Amino acid sequence: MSRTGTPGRVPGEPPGERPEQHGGSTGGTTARRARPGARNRLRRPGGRPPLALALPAALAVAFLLVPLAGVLAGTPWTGLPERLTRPAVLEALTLSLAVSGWALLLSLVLGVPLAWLLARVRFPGRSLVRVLVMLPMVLPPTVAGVALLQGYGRQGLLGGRLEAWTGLSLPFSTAGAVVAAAFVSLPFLVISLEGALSGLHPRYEETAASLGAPPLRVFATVTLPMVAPGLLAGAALCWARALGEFGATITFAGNLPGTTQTLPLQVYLLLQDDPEGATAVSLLLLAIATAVLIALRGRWLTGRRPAASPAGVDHSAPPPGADGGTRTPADGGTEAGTDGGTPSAPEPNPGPEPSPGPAPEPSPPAAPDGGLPLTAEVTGSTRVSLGVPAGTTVAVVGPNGAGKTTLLRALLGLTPRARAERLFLGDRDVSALPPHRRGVAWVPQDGALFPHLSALANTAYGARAQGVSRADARREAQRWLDRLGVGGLAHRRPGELSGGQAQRVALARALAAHPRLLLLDEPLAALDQTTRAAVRHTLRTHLAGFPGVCLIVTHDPVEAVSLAGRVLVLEEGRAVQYAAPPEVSRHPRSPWVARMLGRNAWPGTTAAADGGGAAGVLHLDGGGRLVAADPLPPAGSRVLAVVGPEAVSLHTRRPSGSPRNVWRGTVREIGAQGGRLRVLIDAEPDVVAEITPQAAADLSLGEGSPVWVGVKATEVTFVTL
Ligand SMILES: Nc1ncnc2c1ncn2[C@@H]1O[C@H](COP(=O)(O)OP(=O)(O)OP(=O)(O)O)[C@@H](O)[C@H]1O
Repeated sequence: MSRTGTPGRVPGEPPGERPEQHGGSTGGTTARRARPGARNRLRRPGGRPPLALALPAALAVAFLLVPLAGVLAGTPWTGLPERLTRPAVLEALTLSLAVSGWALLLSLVLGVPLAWLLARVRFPGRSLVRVLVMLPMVLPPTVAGVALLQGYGRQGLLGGRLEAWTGLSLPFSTAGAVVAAAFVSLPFLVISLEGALSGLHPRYEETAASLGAPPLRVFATVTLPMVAPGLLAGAALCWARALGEFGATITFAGNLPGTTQTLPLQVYLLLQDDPEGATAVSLLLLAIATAVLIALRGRWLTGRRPAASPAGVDHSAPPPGADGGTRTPADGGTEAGTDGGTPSAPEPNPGPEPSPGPAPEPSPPAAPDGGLPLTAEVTGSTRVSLGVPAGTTVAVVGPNGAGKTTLLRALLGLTPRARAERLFLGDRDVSALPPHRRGVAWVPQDGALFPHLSALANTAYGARAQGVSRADARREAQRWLDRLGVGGLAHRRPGELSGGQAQRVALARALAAHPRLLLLDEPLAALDQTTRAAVRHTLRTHLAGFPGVCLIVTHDPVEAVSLAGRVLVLEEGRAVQYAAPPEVSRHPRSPWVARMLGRNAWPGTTAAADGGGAAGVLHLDGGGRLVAADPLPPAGSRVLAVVGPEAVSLHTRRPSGSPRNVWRGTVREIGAQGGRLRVLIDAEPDVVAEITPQAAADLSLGEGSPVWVGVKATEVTFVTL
């Protein structure tokens, strides 16, 4: 994940919105000089819009306003309270509220699952179902009434049977009025909620499942709360539409006082004998509808604004060395049969590893053998066989699209594109289990903390989902938050946490769920350099006590080397290397991983040794040749030549000394790397050199400078491809 910005732009300022600044302009340039903020003002809603748009817009407002103003003007204000409290009006109002309330309830019971289905499940005929849902919105209400009669009337498709089974006759009954109101108002709820659900990224629900929550619990505790604004808006619109329903009701349920005569129907009746009374009741309906819309606009439609995050720096990071012992990369590399570069076949359980640090408190439950090794056979678009000893952290690296996330999702059981045919966590085969029963916890890239829950409730989520009492779950969650240095933030919502703090809470939440396998997808990607170092330290410390296997997807070589005991390199959905970090660093098996680690890597084909005493010559794919001191495979073999950037020497003139490999190039770019400079050189082959700033100054190097490149034959190492 990369974050880019436009140089020189004010944070938060949209591109192109910056006022022009002409330094030192005189005379004729003055007229063109933009006043600061002038363009912003022009674009503000208060700016003067073109007349051709403003005029029809104003007419539209007037068009809508005149009838409403007419109601206000025609209302008999003096006798209004008396008119609105007449028994017939009160009866109709009570009936309207009851009918619209029941219609809302019916719409919620039927509409919420339907909206979820439309938003989350791809099934044949989904578009047709969507059309069906919307149809009552565009159907003339009397036609809707006729359709209801044909469906649920006494002579209708279902009505007769319904009456025979339940004794309930819908036409000309209050229940019929409810059905008519629900028929026309249901679409408002479904459409609004489906929109909200579609906007909710599934990773929240997937994360909840990975913490052990079954689907219904995920729906109730994550999905519904997170779409609450959309649900409330849809419910309010649905209710308001049901309250104002007229045509379908009168056609299907008739106009029976006290039974089906709701307020809109009474307005219709009053209009014939008492127009002023009709206007007064209309005003009542108008006031109710307006109140609903104002409530929608003010509270529900705008949603709650998340609290501003403090600066991205995590001030709660403990100083390095503040916690107990850490697991060094080498600690994880004790499994048998996995050295040598290629991904291993699944290994038998090699047994527990010695714990390098103090035992964590609280500690996840250990398997009977004390550890939880991983054995996995993943097939599909990503194909990997893994045998990883308990307590090992594996860095999963590879170029974009290599299949890293797909591998994680396959282990979670969340993607149809790849699946874990065999997945043993400890001695337990979980490959046939649904995601919430696998014991595989997942921390997605952004942590996916549930925004409606505090840090404490987030952390307690897994234990609650697994049946632990609220008090116990919260107590343990607080301990985990304390351990990760964010205990003081337990009451805060995710929107009130910095990136680093949120990452720690996400990690605490995953660990508190007592997973048997932990999957971290680029856990540090969103953090700045300072926070990243602190969180990396915390992560290493707490992974040290984890008895299971942890897979960390990363694009950062420092992360891979410092956090992991093993590195799994994926390319095009296949594992190309699985080894300890020093081995991957010394003998990278692909140009990509070599370059990720900052080394020069050139694929090529071996040729017969030249006559100069060197052991081998390599013709490089991109042009050029390389001489190596070490013996090479037979001529015609495919190999990858690897040279560290520190082993490349740069010269202004052709070197006459020892290097056997010398070629010319041009400096493309010079960048700082710690206290040294990395120089990228366009040549055949392209090369990266690492030199001191003093050497660069001595050579007068700058971008575009011609240089000679030298590499000693003894510095060239080979990996057979
Ligand atoms: N939902 C999907 N449907 C079809 N193809 C997909 C889907 N998701 C990912 N892919 C494809 O699967 C391949 C692997 O994707 P994946 O997300 O696992 O890569 P990755 O290694 O995690 O990449 P990155 O480093 O960019 O996150 C890519 O070619 C991608 O285009």
